[in-house]
Amino acid sequence: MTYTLIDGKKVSADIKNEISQKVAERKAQGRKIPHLAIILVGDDGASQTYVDNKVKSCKSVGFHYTMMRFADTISEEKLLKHIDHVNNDDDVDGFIVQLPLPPHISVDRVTEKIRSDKDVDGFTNHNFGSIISKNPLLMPATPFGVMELLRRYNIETEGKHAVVVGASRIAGAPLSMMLTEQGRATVTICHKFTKDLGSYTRSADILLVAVGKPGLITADMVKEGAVVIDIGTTRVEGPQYPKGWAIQGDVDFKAVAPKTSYITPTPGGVGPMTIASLLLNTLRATELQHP
Ligand SMILES: Nc1nc(=O)c2c([nH]1)NC[C@@H]1CN(c3ccc(C(=O)N[C@@H](CCC(=O)O)C(=O)O)cc3)C=[N+]21
Repeated sequence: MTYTLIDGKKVSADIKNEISQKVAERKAQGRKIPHLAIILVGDDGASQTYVDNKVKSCKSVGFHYTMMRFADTISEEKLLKHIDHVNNDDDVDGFIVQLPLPPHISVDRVTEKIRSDKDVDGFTNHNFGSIISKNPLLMPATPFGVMELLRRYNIETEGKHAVVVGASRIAGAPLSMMLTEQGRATVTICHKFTKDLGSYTRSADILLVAVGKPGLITADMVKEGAVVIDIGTTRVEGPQYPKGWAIQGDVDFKAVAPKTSYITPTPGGVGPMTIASLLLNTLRATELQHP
């Protein structure tokens, strides 16, 4: 079967163009330019590359941005105080705290400290819950990007069986809710306690995988003609890669792609869409706070 490659890089470039135009309009009208702040704790190599990509994207659409860097020895109390400061800084429209955090800091306490109307990652309980409201506030960036890919490729979800592998609160869990609420799909959620994963994935019309285990999804686990969305991003190191490392998804792309109707590559699929969604959320946060 011939399949269509879902080009997240291209779609995210289109979205960035749309955002640039809106920023130019706001500028011409003398309205506030969106300002994103990024809080980075420690010096994890992968986090550094993701954050660099986010900064580059801010520059390319004309947003203001601030990088806030802390040593991984910072206490939770100090970090929470800092978040409160950013919450109250009227010039910052949205901000994110890059994950992972050092083990002595509670991700839950940090996330809940973020003002929900500045939570452009869409990680707070408020924004998680608002997915099922008529008027969501800020949607979790990665699943929002996935839904946008499905929409822009006219992939029908209504009444389809969507199988989501992975139930994390930043990807799998909110994505399942969006597929149900906005996509009108019949959704099955699989996770690390699921027995015989293949028996579920093989019945998927749309298979969405957000685990972080390269090679998890093999060709025998995919139905002929299925749509496959690979959300996993794992940094694999090795001397065979030009940079010393490479980003890998959860799907064995080479073997799986010929069985699909549509599939996302990694890199170049969902990753760039996460960043596009972050920018869209920052623009929305600005429109809400400084109309
Ligand atoms: N608070 C927080 N928010 C996040 O959104 C967040 C986070 N923490 N921690 C880590 C994960 C991971 N993540 C990615 C974003 C972009 C790419 C991306 O742009 N990937 C490119 C390739 C990147 C490259 O090659 O360097 C691609 O897939 O084509 C990947 C992964 C956001 N995350």
